[in-house]
Amino acid sequence: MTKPKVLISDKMDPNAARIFTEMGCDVDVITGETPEQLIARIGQYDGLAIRSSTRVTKEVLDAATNLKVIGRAGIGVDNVDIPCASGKGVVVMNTPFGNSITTAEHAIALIFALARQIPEANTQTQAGLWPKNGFMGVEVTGKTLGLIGAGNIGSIVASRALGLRMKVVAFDPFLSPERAVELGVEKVELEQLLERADFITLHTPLTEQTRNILSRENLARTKKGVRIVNCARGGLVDEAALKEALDSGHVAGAALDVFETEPAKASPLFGTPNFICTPHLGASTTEAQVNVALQVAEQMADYLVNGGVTNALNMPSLSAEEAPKLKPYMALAEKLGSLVGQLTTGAVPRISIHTEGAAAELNARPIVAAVLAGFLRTQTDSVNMVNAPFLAKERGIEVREVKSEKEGDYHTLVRVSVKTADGERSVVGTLFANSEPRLVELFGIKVEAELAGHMMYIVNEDAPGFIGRIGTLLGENGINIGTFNLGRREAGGEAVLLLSVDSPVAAAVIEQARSLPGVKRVMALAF
Ligand SMILES: NC(=O)C1=CN([C@@H]2O[C@H](COP(=O)(O)OP(=O)(O)OC[C@H]3O[C@@H](n4cnc5c(N)ncnc54)[C@H](O)[C@@H]3O)[C@@H](O)[C@H]2O)C=CC1
Ligand SMILES: O=C(O)C(=O)COP(=O)(O)O
Repeated sequence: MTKPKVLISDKMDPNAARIFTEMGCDVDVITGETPEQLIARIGQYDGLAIRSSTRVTKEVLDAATNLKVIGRAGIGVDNVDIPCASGKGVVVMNTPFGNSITTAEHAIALIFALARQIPEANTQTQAGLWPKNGFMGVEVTGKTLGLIGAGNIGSIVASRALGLRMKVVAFDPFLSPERAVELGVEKVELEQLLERADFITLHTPLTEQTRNILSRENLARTKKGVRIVNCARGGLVDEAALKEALDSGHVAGAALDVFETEPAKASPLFGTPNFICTPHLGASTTEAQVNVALQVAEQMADYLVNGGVTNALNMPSLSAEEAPKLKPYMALAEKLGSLVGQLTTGAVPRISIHTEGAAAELNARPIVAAVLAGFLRTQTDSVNMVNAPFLAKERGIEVREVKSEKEGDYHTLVRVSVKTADGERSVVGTLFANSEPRLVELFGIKVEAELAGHMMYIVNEDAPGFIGRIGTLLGENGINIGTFNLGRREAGGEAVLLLSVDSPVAAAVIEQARSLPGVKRVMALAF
């Protein structure tokens, strides 16, 4: 097997390259390239490891014909076109916790830097001015910290701020009252936060809802003398309005680690009194960089080498605990999806995936994604578990998921039903010995078969002599039969025959089989 090839395109701790190599990948470290250079190079790689500098645009993804995974050594993935990556079946992963303590500490550092004007005092002192009277600071003890976004980083900032004896109020629509109590923060609306906070710190991703959350209007609603810290993303604060608020003195100080346009080599804010900035250093500590480098390389290599999925943003995760249980189900689901896809012609407005018994106790998302991938692969080659749900949606297929935990004839079952112009048709499978996928029902007829390799599907009238005739026909054409599985609705009624054969069945042989007496339908299948 050729080794997967990975490109590290942003500055990353050397542990990342070491882990890739140890886990069986070839790795190139080429940083600081232009978008054009990346586009020219990316076609040869299976994996791309990045931080925030590499922009993974549609143009990059169009050129990335071998790419299977993008790994972000960090949290924010706003530099990756995720919908486009999903459409192309590329998994996008991040490392959601590795740099959160470090970033929270940077926010706290900036709070103190603002409270005591440390950067400017340092500059003037080193310039020989000894400005002892020019820098009257404020204490943080007893002050109110307004937290916008109380996720991983926001929560750590809250815990540190509480340790500093600050009062913490938090605005986060997704923060439950119970979690707020656990964190020791007061959950408030944005308006209250703006009115009450002495310091405001931002810890949300940049989304349509959070863009410009500290807009001109919202800045005007803040308490006079407020100090603002942004270690999350540029674009959360209106930079022009912030400049005016600093100039007017309404905002007493502001510290930005992130800017609307990065690298920020020029800004109207530069040189403004009481304005502090750092060049997107939130995650830049030795500890955080080792954490994220190790983690991203382990996750990416695990996916490229073993198929394990951790921290993917566009695919259900498979934990180490779930993976062994789910893997045979995903194989079964993919085979059932493929079978129903191969046997169905015409539009399918709906696919329902029904799990029963033991299957119903599992995480259904990977099972559903595998059914859809198997089904859609009969229509297009460029489908996998990442893009299958998106492709299904694009094709107007409604996907339904049903669980019933009670057991029927089998201790575990997956039923895939498709709605077609001719009505609803189902195929049903189970796992033998908890690991071997088996079909147990096909369009209402009980038939047990392994779905593997080349197969023939024949529907005929149940009558004596048929099996001999089909065996003779295949024998005469040099086709060896591996397994032979029969089922019928009732004696003398419609019968189904599923054969596994050792070689592909030529179209001419399919035609001959169709002309045998009593035959209603013949198809070659492949799994
Ligand atoms: N400066 C730097 O170097 C770094 C910046 N970051 C950035 O920090 C941000 C936060 O990271 P985490 O805490 O790990 O993310 P997270 O996902 O754990 O937390 C984000 C929080 O924002 C909340 N939120 C979402 N929409 C909101 C809205 N409209 N109003 C208020 N709250 C809202 C969410 O409910 C969530 O609790 C990310 O944007 C990330 O990119 C992360 C690491 C380093
Ligand atoms: O993890 C994040 O979201 C960050 O913003 C860190 O960015 P960086 O990896 O330092 O370029």
